[in-house]
Amino acid sequence: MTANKPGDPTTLNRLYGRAKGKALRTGQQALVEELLPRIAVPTEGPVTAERLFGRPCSLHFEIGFGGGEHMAGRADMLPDHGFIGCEPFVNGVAQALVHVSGDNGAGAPLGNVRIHHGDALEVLARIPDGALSFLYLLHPDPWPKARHAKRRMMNDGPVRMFAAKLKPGGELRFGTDHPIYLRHALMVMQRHRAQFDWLGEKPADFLQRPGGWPETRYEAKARKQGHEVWYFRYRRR
Ligand SMILES: C[S@@+](CC[C@H](N)C(=O)[O-])C[C@H]1O[C@@H](n2cnc3c(N)ncnc32)[C@H](O)[C@@H]1O
Repeated sequence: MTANKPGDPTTLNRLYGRAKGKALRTGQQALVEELLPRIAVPTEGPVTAERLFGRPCSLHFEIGFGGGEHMAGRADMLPDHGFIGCEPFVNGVAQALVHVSGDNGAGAPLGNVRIHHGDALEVLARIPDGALSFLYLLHPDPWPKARHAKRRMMNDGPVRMFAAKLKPGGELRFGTDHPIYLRHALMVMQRHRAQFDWLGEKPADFLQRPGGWPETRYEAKARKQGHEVWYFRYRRR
């Protein structure tokens, strides 16, 4: 991996103000060295279910999985589906590998997860159009200052790519507890209403975590701090 290329984990971590993070524990270091190469998304070429899982299957894609709780929870719920998660922060990748390996004491290893240690948009660009069944953007970095708004993942460029990669009927799930991000995201999604329908049945549905949506670490942290958390499901038209 070449440092300082846009999109590589070193550059992303520096950009996001995360220096090196905490040193990895021995077990985590071993997982990064041994398990990650076996389940890493190929760094070049198309990213398809057949190439990653050896068979056609429903594909899920998670942007910035943090510690991987949601990704592992969903993969455990849907063992026949394939999960791709991307995260530039190595401590997060290491925590996710603990879940994937089954070393968290919760059960057997998950064979249906592939991980990219780096930029999600780089991998997303290599997924064929219309190939994704689900795309998750959960508690993205808020970039609350107006001058940093362009760095937010919820922006016209990425959302156009989300629309292209999701199949008709596929689902975009977005969660945040950040009021500035919420306002920004709703305005962006409003501009893309020709591609997405909000799946809320009642006006207040965005206040409750829908079923089949495991809690993420940031969500738990937000609730502990007394924040409201908002949940959105959008169906690709
Ligand atoms: C606020 S944390 C939320 C983590 C997790 N989704 C959760 O809810 O606990 C945002 C995460 O997005 C990751 N991230 C930021 N930019 C990214 C990118 N371009 N591709 C993939 N992940 C990214 C960060 O490293 C960070 O772990």
